[in-house]
Amino acid sequence: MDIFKGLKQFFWPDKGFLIGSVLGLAIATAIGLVYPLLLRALIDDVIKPKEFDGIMALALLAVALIVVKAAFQYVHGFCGGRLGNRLAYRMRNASYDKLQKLSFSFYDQARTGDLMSRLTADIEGIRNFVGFGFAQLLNTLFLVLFGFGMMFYVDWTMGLMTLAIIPVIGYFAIRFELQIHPIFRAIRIAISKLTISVQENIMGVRTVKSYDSADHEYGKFDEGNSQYKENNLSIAAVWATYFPIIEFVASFSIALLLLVGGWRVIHHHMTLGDLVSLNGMLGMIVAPLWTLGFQINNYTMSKASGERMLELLNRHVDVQPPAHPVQPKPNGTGLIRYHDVNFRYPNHEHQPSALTGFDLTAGPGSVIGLLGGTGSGKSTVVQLLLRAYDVTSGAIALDGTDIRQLDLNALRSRTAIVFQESFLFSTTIRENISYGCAEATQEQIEQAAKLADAHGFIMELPGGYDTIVGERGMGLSGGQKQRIALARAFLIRPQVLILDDSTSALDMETEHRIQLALRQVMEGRTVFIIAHRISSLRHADEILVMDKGHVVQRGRHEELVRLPGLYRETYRTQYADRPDELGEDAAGGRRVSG
Ligand SMILES: Nc1ncnc2c1ncn2[C@@H]1O[C@H](COP(=O)(O)OP(=O)(O)OP(=O)(O)O)[C@@H](O)[C@H]1O
Repeated sequence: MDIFKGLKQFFWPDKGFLIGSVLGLAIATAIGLVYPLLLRALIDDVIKPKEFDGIMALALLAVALIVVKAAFQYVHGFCGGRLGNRLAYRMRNASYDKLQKLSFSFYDQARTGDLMSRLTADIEGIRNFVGFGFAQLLNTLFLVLFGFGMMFYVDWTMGLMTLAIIPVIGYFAIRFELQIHPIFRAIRIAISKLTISVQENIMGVRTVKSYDSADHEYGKFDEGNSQYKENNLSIAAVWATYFPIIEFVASFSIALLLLVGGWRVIHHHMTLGDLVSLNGMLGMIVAPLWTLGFQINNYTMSKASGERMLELLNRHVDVQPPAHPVQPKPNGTGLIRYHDVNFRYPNHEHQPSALTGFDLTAGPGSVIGLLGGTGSGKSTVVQLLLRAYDVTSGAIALDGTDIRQLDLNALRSRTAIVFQESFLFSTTIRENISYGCAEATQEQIEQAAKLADAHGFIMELPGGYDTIVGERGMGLSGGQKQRIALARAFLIRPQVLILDDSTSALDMETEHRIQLALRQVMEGRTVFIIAHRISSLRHADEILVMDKGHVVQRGRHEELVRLPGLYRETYRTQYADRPDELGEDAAGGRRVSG
């Protein structure tokens, strides 16, 4: 029940529909139970005394009851439908909202397929139960309560006798629920595994095919599929055991009723009408008891789904927005200061620090270059600036205010980041460029594309700016995708632009043209360039050379290239086939232009 308490916020705002649905069904059920009484009246008061005038009145009463019952059934259906759908709508929105708020550390571990199955299959399970399953379970309860009430009213001895079946059926129903719940949970997990496997196979189809790993992938899928099948077989086995037991108990009670009831009619302890009506009532009670197993299934399934949804919805958000957010200073210059920043990734405490004692002051208009081997901590520096993660110790300040105190959206809206692996949405190139700036005009979009050296190739595409690019920009080269992502960032003209290895797929000439444009777009603003190639950041105002989370060298290209150290080694490696600008430079060697 705790699970449904946790989900209350999603269905309680529609408590009117909940009450309507439950009441509608309860009244319709109660009316249904009046039919056997009509039958009793027909036999005992009309047929036996041969007073046939009463037939018409009884028939009219039956019609009236049918109409009223149908009206209440409509109320139940209408309210239940509204309730379930509105609940599902709220839950989808809340989960999606949560997904936006969850920090990067969640996504470091999350699996797309699993999240997809929570947002679809699990919500659907809850919708079905809260909308209809719950009312039907209550309906069974009402039928048992009202039904036995009426049976006692007709003949209490018979009522008492048939009541004995309830604990027996209840016992088996509870045992059934205990056995089936863990299997349903396992089924949900198996579905999620299957979805993950399909999704990863589709996303990574190129890798799968190029490594000829189709058989391996098939094996993985088959494993999940077998698990799913086994779980379903277990469910079938549990059903197969309990269904006949419940049916036997229910049928046995009818046989008992006929035996004892028949004897009582013969000995004039009750009328024939009583027996017929009792038989009708028992049939009405037993029918839903037969489906009790199915209803309990429904309940346990939605409970398992609710558990998984609450797990997502209650997930702790590592990076919390400040309780009293401060807006960035409107007259701030955009000065960024890292002060003795240390950082270790959450849930990776066993790993060495990703960043140690990092200091940096980046004034507006400056271009900061971050160079270093893979895993040296370059991306971590900029991720911390966006508050993708919070620093472990030390502080980062924007215009003198600690970024942990700043309004998170305002902080992030001042920043744009372009990654090496550019993500393009499955829509037109125009919408991809104007993502984050929906009100941009065609002229502005084209201007941004020109600055990113993308306009030329876009115009050569059959649909121009209206060309739809696939989910991951299929059909475009890596360099073309990077240029669209750059145009997207240029269009926003952020206060801080971060290029995280985002020109790696471009040839040096194109990269140089974009760098010139960058100076123009980002005049008076701050740019971080993360790169492995010296050509990408040789013009930076300050270059930080990183190694294992430490800054091992810093300065301008001209200074660093003359000092012994990692920068010079990298330079030598990258420009091995060309005369360099090291010591030989002064001795008349040629300068290398980037
Ligand atoms: N999400 C993460 N969770 C745990 N550890 C991480 C995560 N991202 C990076 N790391 C670790 O932190 C260290 C620094 O990584 P970072 O991505 O900052 O390096 P980088 O210099 O940008 O590397 P590259 O040039 O390969 O992109 C590495 O040891 C890396 O394994």
